[in-house]
Amino acid sequence: MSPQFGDYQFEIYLNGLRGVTPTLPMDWASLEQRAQAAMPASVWSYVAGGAGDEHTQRANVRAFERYGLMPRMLVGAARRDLSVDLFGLRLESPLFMAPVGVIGLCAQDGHGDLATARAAARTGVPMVASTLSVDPMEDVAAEFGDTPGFFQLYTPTDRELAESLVKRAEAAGFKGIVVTLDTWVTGWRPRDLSTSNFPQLRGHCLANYTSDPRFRELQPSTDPQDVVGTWAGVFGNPLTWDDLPWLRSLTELPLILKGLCHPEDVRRARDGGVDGIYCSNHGGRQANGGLPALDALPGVVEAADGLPVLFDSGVRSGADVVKALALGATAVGVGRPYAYGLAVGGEDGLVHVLRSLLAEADLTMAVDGYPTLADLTPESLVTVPRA
Ligand SMILES: Cc1cc2nc3c(=O)[nH]c(=O)nc-3n(C[C@H](O)[C@H](O)[C@H](O)COP(=O)(O)O)c2cc1C
Ligand SMILES: CC(C)CC(=O)C(=O)O
Repeated sequence: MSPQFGDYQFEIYLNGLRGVTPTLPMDWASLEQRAQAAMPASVWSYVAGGAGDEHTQRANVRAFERYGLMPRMLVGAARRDLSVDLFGLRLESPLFMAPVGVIGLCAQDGHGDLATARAAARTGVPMVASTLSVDPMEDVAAEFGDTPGFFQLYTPTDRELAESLVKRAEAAGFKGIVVTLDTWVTGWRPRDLSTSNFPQLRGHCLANYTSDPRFRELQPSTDPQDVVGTWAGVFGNPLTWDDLPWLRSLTELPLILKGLCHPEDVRRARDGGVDGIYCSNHGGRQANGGLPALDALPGVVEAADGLPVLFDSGVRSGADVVKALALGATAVGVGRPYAYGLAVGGEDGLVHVLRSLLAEADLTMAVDGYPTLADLTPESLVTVPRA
């Protein structure tokens, strides 16, 4: 039986009785506002922004409003169990931290990758560590404690470099490899273009490359001036289905493909021997075609045919987590929410955001009468007209 995450509510009220009121934000709007104030303008616009007119980014969030959880009474939901089995790992909850390159820069000391890993250790919420980090993956993994971590691969064009990164992730103790497919080139991001700071930011997050022997052999420039051009040549590989057998051959660890939304792609991935499907539209940062990731989820779950489905994009509350689970996600990720928590309150701020999401998810399941994840099904949801 997993911990009762909702108890965080009592902790906060008990503190209140002792005269200690929360200094960290309790709702999304305040979190966003305070993150903006806490972050350097360049980092804020990079993290908060998305592709095009950000329609997809907004649609991701609003998609959750179209679903309501049907309350059930007298089911005895006094204790809830949010634990989940993922790739043979027993997790206390289905929440995870999606890979965020530049998470390092969201912390005041510039070492946000390490703070995030420590928050994972404290909460049991796994981190998917991005290829793009300020600190090398070995240092990040060393902070995970007993919480499993996953490594996200931006597949470089050089196969030996890709192999080296994956072998290092295995040696460092990561429990799975998440290959991101939707960002071999960056989308059209007006906020980044307006501030044109993207190359500089990215230039700070190359530790996994610069610490790699194969990368040093290749000797590409890491000068921020060159990083945009270098990305195309070295970092971003426009993979095709023909590359899937090679990707599969890279590791015995669970292999998860990130960015799948079309059921046909899911079926091909499944046939290609992957272990998990990661349904995501990159939080609306890449394509701006307008499809909320949540609307792709039911088709992905059906096509996955029993393979675990990870989901992210637009999750802003514990109730959103519950809705994604009801639509069939095995595990649910957040990106910007934890980046903002880190910016506002460092490691403690990040832990607060995770605990708040978990508490709200747990209490939603309590109040609405769904004591276990198995009780949450598409039938638990009704579609509601837009507010
Ligand atoms: C600042 C930022 C950097 C990101 N970097 C990566 C990355 O390095 N690799 C990756 O696969 N996804 C990356 N993503 C996408 C996230 O993994 C995730 O798909 C997205 O943030 C989920 O949407 P949300 O922010 O609405 O929760 C990034 C997202 C943000 C906000
Ligand atoms: C494009 C990468 C540099 C990082 C990323 O995935 C993102 O900014 O969304």
